[in-house]
Amino acid sequence: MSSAGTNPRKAVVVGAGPVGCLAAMSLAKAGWSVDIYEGRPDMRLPSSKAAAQQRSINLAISARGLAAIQAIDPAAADRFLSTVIPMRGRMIHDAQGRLQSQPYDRDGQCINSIGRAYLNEDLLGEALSIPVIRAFFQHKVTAIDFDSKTMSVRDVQGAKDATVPFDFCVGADGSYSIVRRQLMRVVRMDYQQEYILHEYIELKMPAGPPTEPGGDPTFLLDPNHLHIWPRHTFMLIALPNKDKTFTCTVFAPTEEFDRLQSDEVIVRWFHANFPDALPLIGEEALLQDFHRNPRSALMSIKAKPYHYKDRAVILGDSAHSMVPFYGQGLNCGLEDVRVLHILLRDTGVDPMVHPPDSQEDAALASALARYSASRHEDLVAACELAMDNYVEMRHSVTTLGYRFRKALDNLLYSLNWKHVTAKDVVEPLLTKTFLPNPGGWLPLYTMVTFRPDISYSTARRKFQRQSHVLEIAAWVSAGVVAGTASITCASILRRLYNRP
Ligand SMILES: Cc1cc2nc3c(=O)[nH]c(=O)nc-3n(C[C@H](O)[C@H](O)[C@H](O)COP(=O)(O)OP(=O)(O)OC[C@H]3O[C@@H](n4cnc5c(N)ncnc54)[C@H](O)[C@@H]3O)c2cc1C
Ligand SMILES: NC(=O)C1=CN([C@@H]2O[C@H](COP(=O)(O)OP(=O)(O)OC[C@H]3O[C@@H](n4cnc5c(N)ncnc54)[C@H](OP(=O)(O)O)[C@@H]3O)[C@@H](O)[C@H]2O)C=CC1
Ligand SMILES: Nc1ccccc1C(=O)C[C@H](N)C(=O)O
Repeated sequence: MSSAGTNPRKAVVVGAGPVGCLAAMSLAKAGWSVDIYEGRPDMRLPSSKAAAQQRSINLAISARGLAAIQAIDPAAADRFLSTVIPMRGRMIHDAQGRLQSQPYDRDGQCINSIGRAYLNEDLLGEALSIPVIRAFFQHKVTAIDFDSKTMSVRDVQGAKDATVPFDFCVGADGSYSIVRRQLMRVVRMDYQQEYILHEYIELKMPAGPPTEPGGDPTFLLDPNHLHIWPRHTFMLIALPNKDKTFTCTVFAPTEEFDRLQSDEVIVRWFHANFPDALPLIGEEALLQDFHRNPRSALMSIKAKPYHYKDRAVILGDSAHSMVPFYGQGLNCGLEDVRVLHILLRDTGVDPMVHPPDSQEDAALASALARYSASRHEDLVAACELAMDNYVEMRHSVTTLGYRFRKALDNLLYSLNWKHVTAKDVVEPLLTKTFLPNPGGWLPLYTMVTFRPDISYSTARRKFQRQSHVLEIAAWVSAGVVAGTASITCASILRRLYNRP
């Protein structure tokens, strides 16, 4: 017999990244007592900040991530929105340094540059302001026994090991997840990990001088764009920061980086490929960053299922690490939390009810099974969209065909009488995972980035159908043009030779 206790059951969240923090808030809101275990030191301490500053300074948050935060903590979503830098389109820098702005959305919707550390610290602070949430920093989870519902935790500072009991374990421990690896021992998990042949290095573009003496520093590029230097097989991008700097990232094949062996070659390569960016970054700073910052790998991870019985689930990068090219990795991870939150609630999981040790919590098991079954298609679609967007960013944006398709997409989109923005769809997402198939023509970018009511897989399927329609239209138009041309030629020939 299950018993209704006076204390809630205990959930452990492994990882205090943004996904772990939001998951902890969601569980606390649902009535669980929550302990977060984080291998690294508390990121809010000044001593932790220097290490964090070396990589991934900012990221793009868009409607899916914001809708997820809104569903769990509306005040935090409002706070983030007031601090972000909106980017309303891509700014393409060609090899001659000429600029071309390509808006993301016909109605002016934006993606938003936000400081990664700020976002994470704010979510952590918010989580820890909830009395039922506790965090253990520098506590690395090393093993988990899901059948006895215990995990081994190493206190990194004291080098002490402890065994921690739990009722429900949420893995939000990133791409190299220990929770995922431990789950593989008890679950027949399909798992695929793929390193792509490209790597990345981050560089800093400093703020510009004030326009008047004693004034504030200025941005060296337009801050309301995501800047791209597409060079077909590689690219440079830049996202703005609040301190008027830009974080630039070079993405290139390993062999391209391997050729950059000396300072002279690095500067020459930069000068040849990104002539307008080089003076803004500065040669000295470029070389310093090139030598000091890590050259990091890029990978994609797909897994299925994401849960085990009534006691464990993986969320965020631990379940679906994706290449960063759509700017959706974190948005998708935060969306995982929203989807799970709704399924737990819909299935009637009650953290105050303690099933006996020998029995499973049927509602929780069912919610987790529904999560794995319904989420997989979307996570695979998100990973694949991310791969495809690399080709779009580094190559397609420079082609006439792409611009023609974009113009046609927007023309057909303008015939869509239903003008829905991310803001309009947030309310239903507090209680529903996604809404049914949307009608009318919608560009892929709009669906993925600005329509959190449309799942990734629905967006991808709709895009494929729309592409098919355009292909047929192109063939029909080509046929009509060819037909008209041949009739015209025939009539000219007839007239030339004076035949009836
Ligand atoms: C270059 C780059 C740019 C990106 N840009 C964007 C973007 O613009 N927009 C976007 O949406 N996404 C972006 N992403 C993806 C985004 O960074 C990730 O999806 C996101 O950080 C995942 O969050 P998470 O909370 O799942 O994992 P993480 O942020 O990795 O957090 C995991 C946490 O778990 C802790 N941990 C790990 N193992 C253990 C253990 N054994 N015990 C205890 N704690 C542990 C780690 O210390 C860490 O704090 C980008 C990624 C890269 C690489
Ligand atoms: N999809 C992709 O291509 C990429 C995704 N990312 C993701 O972006 C997020 C933030 O990046 P960032 O902070 O730079 O992440 P990091 O790669 O620095 O570290 C994230 C976590 O993974 C652990 N880790 C790192 N490398 C390994 C490894 N080779 N084997 C085992 N564990 C490892 C780290 O452990 P420790 O603290 O002990 O160092 C840390 O716990 C993370 O979610 C990361 O997963 C990052 C790079 C590429
Ligand atoms: N944040 C990123 C990080 C790395 C690479 C791309 C992004 C993007 O956000 C790309 C944007 N969605 C675009 O399609 O232009």
